[in-house]
Amino acid sequence: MNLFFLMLRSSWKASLASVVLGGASGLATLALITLIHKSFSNEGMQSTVLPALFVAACVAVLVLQILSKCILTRLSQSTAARLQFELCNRIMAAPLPELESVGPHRLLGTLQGDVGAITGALSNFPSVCASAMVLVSGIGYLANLSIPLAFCTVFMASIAVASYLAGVHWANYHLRRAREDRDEVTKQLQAMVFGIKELKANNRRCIDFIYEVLLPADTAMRQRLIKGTDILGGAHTWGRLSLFIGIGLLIFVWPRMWTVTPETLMGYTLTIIYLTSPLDNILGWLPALNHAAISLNKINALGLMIDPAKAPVVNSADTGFRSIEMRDISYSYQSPIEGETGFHLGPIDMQIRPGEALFIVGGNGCGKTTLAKILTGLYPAHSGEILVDRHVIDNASMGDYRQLFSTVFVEGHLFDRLLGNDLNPMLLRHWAHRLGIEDKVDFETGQLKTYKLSRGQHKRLAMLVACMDQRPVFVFDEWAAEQDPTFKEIFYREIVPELKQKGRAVVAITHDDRYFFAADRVVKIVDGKVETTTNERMVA
Ligand SMILES: Nc1ncnc2c1ncn2[C@@H]1O[C@H](COP(=O)(O)OP(=O)(O)OP(=O)(O)O)[C@@H](O)[C@H]1O
Repeated sequence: MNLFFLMLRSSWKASLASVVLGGASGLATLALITLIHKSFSNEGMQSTVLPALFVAACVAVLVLQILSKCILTRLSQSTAARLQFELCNRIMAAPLPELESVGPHRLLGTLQGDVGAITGALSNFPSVCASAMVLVSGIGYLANLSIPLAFCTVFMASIAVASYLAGVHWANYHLRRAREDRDEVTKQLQAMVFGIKELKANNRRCIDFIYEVLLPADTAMRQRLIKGTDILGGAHTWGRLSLFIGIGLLIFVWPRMWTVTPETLMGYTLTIIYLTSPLDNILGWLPALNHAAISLNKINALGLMIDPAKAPVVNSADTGFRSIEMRDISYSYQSPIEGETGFHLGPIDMQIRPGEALFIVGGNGCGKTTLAKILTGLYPAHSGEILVDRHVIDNASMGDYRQLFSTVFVEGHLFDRLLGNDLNPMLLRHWAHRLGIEDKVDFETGQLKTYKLSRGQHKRLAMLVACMDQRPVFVFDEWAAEQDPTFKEIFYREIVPELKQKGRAVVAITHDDRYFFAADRVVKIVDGKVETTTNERMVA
């Protein structure tokens, strides 16, 4: 993906219009320079047409440049918006294990920093385009005055630009590494925000974190940034200075070696001085373009390339099922430590039917949550198959399959409004009352008061959202763990039976052995394998 291709794809018509208008404004600027130059001659001084033409050229430059900039500003902003939107879509459609391995700090760094860098470069693109047009038409005018002089100027400018670009290339090395370091800084800043309680509670830990973790990461990044920016600054200054060296050579050396009329020399000097400003603008923009290119590479390097056909679509797969069967399911994590084998789950065989409650139990780290993620289609099983009503779920049907589930995971996120279903105030009132959180819900708008919630209230709101989804299968990951005894009772004795009675299946990961009576079956996992499956109804 290339920055300019990105813009063209956003709207080739707007791109073309802005280039045409920019070109026209460049020609009008050229006319201005020509008129100024002519006004120095005897004829020019007496002419009455020249001032009128000058005013017309000024108006033309004004109108054309404003139009061109307006179009390009809209174009650059819509390109940036499109990039952000596409990136969000890619993130939402990427497989969960891939996103988890990228990590939230890198995703946030990309969404905030990289998209910002690209937007910054694109928003200056309009003025750079206009500068480029002025530059091209200026060179045309120089050629019109004297071809050898124009050739010599372009040659000197090329040497200046080439040496500038060599500096940019050198700076790039450090800037790219600084961008890598920024991921680490973002990760540590995130750790600080989420771990603020733990840091506040222990001064020594707080100091260690700042001086041994955060500062070294930040300093490493800044040192690279400073180096890269210094090199860029030096290259930029050299680029500007070389122009003046060129003007000096022109004024002092050229007339001594070749014949040139003072009028041509004056026109030349005037034009070159005029062209320093657009050239400076372009040279000054190149570092931003450079940052943007590094950011674009970073976005591509995330590797979240997915088939757009797999992007989330609205579907109606939540109509029900007769059985969900997991056959010989297994899943392996890669160990973060090289050479070590990661956790392995499976082979697992399990069946779920409507109207039944299945409890999954087992010690910490035995694989319960992993199993729930495979069951709900968030993790693709590495082997085995999932069947719904005896039909195998493949990649194409996985998106629909996921719509069968309402889930509440341990670290689940709450959006501040109900999304994904039509507002049903009666149902909303029913569940808010059932869960004792009427004061946390706006029944008219579906807004949820998600701020300043206790952990237990957070879970109850999450349960409310799941219940509003009204999917055929409910999956609760240790939902009751943070509830008070009264609500534990309500959950196991009232909510689970109510859901069952409505024909929903309930899969609950739990450690509450006092309430196993609420389950139809209890599956015990030990070290990634099913140890026992008890039919609780039969036991009772
Ligand atoms: N993304 C991951 N990469 C590597 N290993 C992982 C990853 N996620 C979990 N694990 C490992 O897989 C094992 C099972 O984790 P899982 O979260 O499924 O356990 P659990 O039974 O739900 O535990 P708990 O009761 O503590 O919530 C653990 O040993 C864990 O360290």
